[in-house]
Amino acid sequence: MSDKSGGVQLNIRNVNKAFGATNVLSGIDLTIKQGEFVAIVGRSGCGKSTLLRLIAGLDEASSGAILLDAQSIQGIHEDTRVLFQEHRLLPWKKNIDNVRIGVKSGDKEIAFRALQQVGLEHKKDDWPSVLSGGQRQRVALARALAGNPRLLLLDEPLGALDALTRIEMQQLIEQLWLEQQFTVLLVTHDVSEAVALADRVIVIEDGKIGLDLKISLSRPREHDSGFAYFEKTILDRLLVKKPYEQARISAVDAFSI
Ligand SMILES: Nc1ncnc2c1ncn2[C@@H]1O[C@H](COP(=O)(O)OP(=O)(O)OP(=O)(O)O)[C@@H](O)[C@H]1O
Repeated sequence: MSDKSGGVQLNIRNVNKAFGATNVLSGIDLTIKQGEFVAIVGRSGCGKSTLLRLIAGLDEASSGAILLDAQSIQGIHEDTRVLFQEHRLLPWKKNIDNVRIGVKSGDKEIAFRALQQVGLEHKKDDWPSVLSGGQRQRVALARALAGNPRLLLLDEPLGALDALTRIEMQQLIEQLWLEQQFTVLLVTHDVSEAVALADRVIVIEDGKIGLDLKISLSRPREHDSGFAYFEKTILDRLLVKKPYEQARISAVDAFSI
């Protein structure tokens, strides 16, 4: 386990990623401060998960640099943990043993404490198969926390959960982040989730940063007029008409004069 505490600083410098002849990310420049909570939103296929995978060290950029605390990443970093939409628990291991996978030393006490942090210590000797979807995702979160992460990467981790469980998980993630001060990057389709949790929301458009918006709301966040303002600003940006749609609308307007 790392003895370093607090979050990492993340620097993304002019990152490009192509698959074959297709450019998926172009000239991404982004600095994320230690302990900051940043959400990434964007239309399907805009490159959000690709960016997250590069930061996780699961794939390599075509060009540019990604630095954690000023060090270029080389593969998967020991201070980084990733939570995906699917829990990825091993069905043949009990919950506590799934969490132990996240602990370098395999220490059972550390795994137990991580299960306590997500409120599932009483399920330690159960199999993942007897848990609800939300509980399985909490075990997966415990596995990530057990590694004492300084950078937590969340790729739509709540996407498959029902609305109430989703809100409870959002509150749990926020509480753990406030306590442990790791840096978080959350990829989500849910604009409300991004505004509820993040200090900054980044909108990716066709592989570039289209908007970088500071969410200057106090915590815990209320669904008030300030919240609605940020939601609308982001949604308006996401729903900007595609050029061909704008051209069609202009043509209709010309005929209706
Ligand atoms: N390994 C790969 N090989 C080829 N193309 C890929 C690969 N991974 C991603 N892509 C392409 O890159 C583009 C961006 O994919 P990515 O998964 O990053 O989008 P996304 O914004 O996360 O989408 P979604 O919101 O639907 O999950 C897509 O067109 C996808 O088909």
